[in-house]
Amino acid sequence: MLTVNGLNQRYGESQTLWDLSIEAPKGQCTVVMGRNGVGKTTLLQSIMGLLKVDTGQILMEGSDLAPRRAEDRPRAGVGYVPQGRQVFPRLTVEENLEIGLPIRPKNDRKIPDYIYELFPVLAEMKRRFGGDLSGGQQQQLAIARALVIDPKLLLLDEPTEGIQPNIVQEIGDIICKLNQEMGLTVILVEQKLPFARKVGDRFCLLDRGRSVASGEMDELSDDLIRQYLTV
Ligand SMILES: Nc1ncnc2c1ncn2[C@@H]1O[C@H](COP(=O)(O)OP(=O)(O)OP(=O)(O)O)[C@@H](O)[C@H]1O
Repeated sequence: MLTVNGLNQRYGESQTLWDLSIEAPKGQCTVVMGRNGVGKTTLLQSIMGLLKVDTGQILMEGSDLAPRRAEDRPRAGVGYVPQGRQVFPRLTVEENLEIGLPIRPKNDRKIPDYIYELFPVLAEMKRRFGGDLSGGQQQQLAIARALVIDPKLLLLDEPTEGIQPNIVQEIGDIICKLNQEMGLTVILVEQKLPFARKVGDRFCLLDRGRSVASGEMDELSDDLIRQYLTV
């Protein structure tokens, strides 16, 4: 579904991604892992066109997104749940969800029913301001908002960060459902190993802006964990 080839990115003089390649096979959940500051968020923002890349390809079903504008990503079927959620605090839950409607076909510009079925709490809180929701509810809203465009590929940046354990479990179940039952391809940035193991089919480990190991989740060995994840 998505193949990133030889990506190089820098902030001014400081190079962050080095010849980085990753593969997200269709219908699978690929978990991007690595210690703080290795470039996970930079990678997702580069895929989304929010950061300029120097060289490299971002192939979505064979078509290169790298030279295209950020606005083209949703139309290409890429949904994004940014780190820190970025819910609009002074818009209601419903208004937050409506932001994606212009991407939907002209004759179907409504929030799909299944979204409120997946997140019943958002149906209950439709008219509340985004800023009044708890962290876990805001995270659910951020995921729901990304789903409004009917993405083929969903990128999630640390959706469990700062969220209480029962909601973490709920979010894990929803990601599994979207991926395994509904066939959505997922790229998940995640630091929590048990969560990564629960939802992921594959892993990709980053270290100082480079991809250092990847494979099936059950190939993520204790050695790799010690070398690239344990702090
Ligand atoms: N806007 C920026 N300007 C300059 N350097 C930046 C900027 N954003 C990130 N960096 C640097 O780029 C490197 C990668 O950061 P990035 O946020 O992508 O890492 P990360 O793996 O997502 O970390 P974390 O797990 O803490 O979110 C870090 O050294 C960081 O300091």
